[in-house]
This record gives sequence, C-alpha cells and structure tokens, in this order.
Amino acid sequence: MYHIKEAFYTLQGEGAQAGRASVFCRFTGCNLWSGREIDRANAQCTFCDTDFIGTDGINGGRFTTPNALAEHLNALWPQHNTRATPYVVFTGGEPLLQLDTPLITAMHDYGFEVAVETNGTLPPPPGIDWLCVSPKGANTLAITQGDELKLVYPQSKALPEKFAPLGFKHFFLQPMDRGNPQVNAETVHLTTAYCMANPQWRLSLQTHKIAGFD
Ligand SMILES: C[S@@+](CC[C@H](N)C(=O)[O-])C[C@H]1O[C@@H](n2cnc3c(N)ncnc32)[C@H](O)[C@@H]1O
Ligand SMILES: Nc1nc2[nH]cc(C(=O)O)c2c(=O)[nH]1
Ligand code: SF4
Ligand SMILES: [Mg+2]
Repeated sequence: MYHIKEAFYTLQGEGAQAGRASVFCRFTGCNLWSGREIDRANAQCTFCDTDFIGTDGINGGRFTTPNALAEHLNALWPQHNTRATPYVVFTGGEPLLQLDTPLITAMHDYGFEVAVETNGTLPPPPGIDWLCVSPKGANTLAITQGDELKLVYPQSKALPEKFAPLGFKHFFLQPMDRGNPQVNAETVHLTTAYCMANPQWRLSLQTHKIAGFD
C-alpha cells in the first residue's frame, strides 16, 4: 500500500533538472520529523517547508498496487504527442520509506524516467534514474553517491566541506527558506558568497516559489 499526500504536474523547481516538466508524487510521512508543528523544534530536520501529513491533497490517496499508482501518475502527464521523456519525481515526506522496485518498474513500463528527492538516510531501491540527496543536520548518510547533492544552506551541523568529497555528479547549495523575505535575502547572499568562494558548488534557487507555479 502506498500513501500519497498529493500528486501534480509542474516543473521541477530545483537543482540540475530545474525547468523540466515533471509529475510530482509526494508520499506521506518522514523519518526525520512527524510533520506536526509542535514537534518541529526537537525534530532531526527542523526547517521543512512541506505538509506531508495525510492523503488529503490534490490527487492524493491510498494505492494498493504499483500499477494503480503508476496509472494514476501517468494520467497527469500530457498524453498528446511530445518528444519529451515523461518524468516523475518521487518526494515527500521521505520517499524512500515507501518507494520500491515494483513501483519504479511500473513507471518505467509507462515510459517514465524516475527521479527521487531524499534526505539520504535510507538505502534506495535499484532502478532510480535521477537521485537527489539533501542531507539534514548531523544525520548519517546511507547514500554517498548519486546524481546531485543538494544541501540546504546554512546548517550548522551539515557543512558543505563534509559533503564535497562524496561521489555525486552535481553539488548544489539551496538557500534555506525561513518564510521571511528579509531573512531569506540575507540567506541568498550568504549562499551566493559560498558558491563564489567554492566553485565546486552551484546555487539552486527554488524557482517554483519565485515564479509561483506551485
Ligand atoms: C520537502 S523535501 C522532501 C524530500 C526529502 N525528505 C528531503 O528532505 O530531501 C524536498 C526538498 O526540499 C528541500 N527543503 C525543505 N525545506 C526547505 C527549506 N525550508 N528551504 C529550502 N529547501 C528546503 C529539501 O532539502 C529537499 O531537497
Ligand atoms: N516545483 C517544485 N519543484 C520541487 N523540487 C523539489 C520539490 C520537493 O518538494 O521535493 C519541489 C516542489 O515542491 N515543487
Ligand atoms: S527530511 Fe525532507 S520531508 Fe523530512 S522534514 Fe526534512 S525536508 Fe521535510
Ligand atoms: Mg517542495
């Protein structure tokens, strides 16, 4: 059984695939925060910008089989002629609590490339086409290689220097959104300065928030 908070068609807003048309599938639940505001301060991840509790979002629900969920997600991709490869991004919450090889295979059978946004604390099933790891605080990584490492910046217990030697193809710093425009402007400035001083790292802005497309 898969528990889905919401699913929607949009553009990937972040990282190396920013701007790419994508079906987003957001799983419920996370291993680093309950999702309740009362627990936020004491959670292992304290800055989450996402509601991942329950199955009540747009196109959310409970799906008993991989094929039922894959069919549901495929229906969100524009079906008319296109030269683009269909792309699904599994996120959450923490997708690696629920994503398994049968679901990846079912998406491949519909012609999709499969991307994952994960906090990196759980081992991934085989078959993922684009793996994005976003470390959180002092939590140990179970994944030390992949397509992109996208570190929310700054985090006092997750310094970029710690991740720079790992086996990823792309390294991004993404300014932490604290919900306050003035604070956010300072954070973007700080992040920009780090990338300029350390050119291994590129800036990832959350373009969906800037452009307002979801
Ligand atoms: C909501 S998380 C879900 C996937 C997974 N649990 C993870 O943390 O990577 C999706 C992406 O949003 C990023 N993110 C979450 N809260 C953020 C914030 N306040 N500012 C910037 N990025 C944030 C995460 O680091 C991750 O890259
Ligand atoms: N447009 C858009 N791009 C995203 N990239 C990662 C997201 C996420 O919440 O995992 C996200 C999201 O929520 N919306
Ligand atoms: S690990 Fe991801 S989903 Fe979980 S609380 Fe942190 S940002 Fe949110
Ligand atoms: Mg998001």
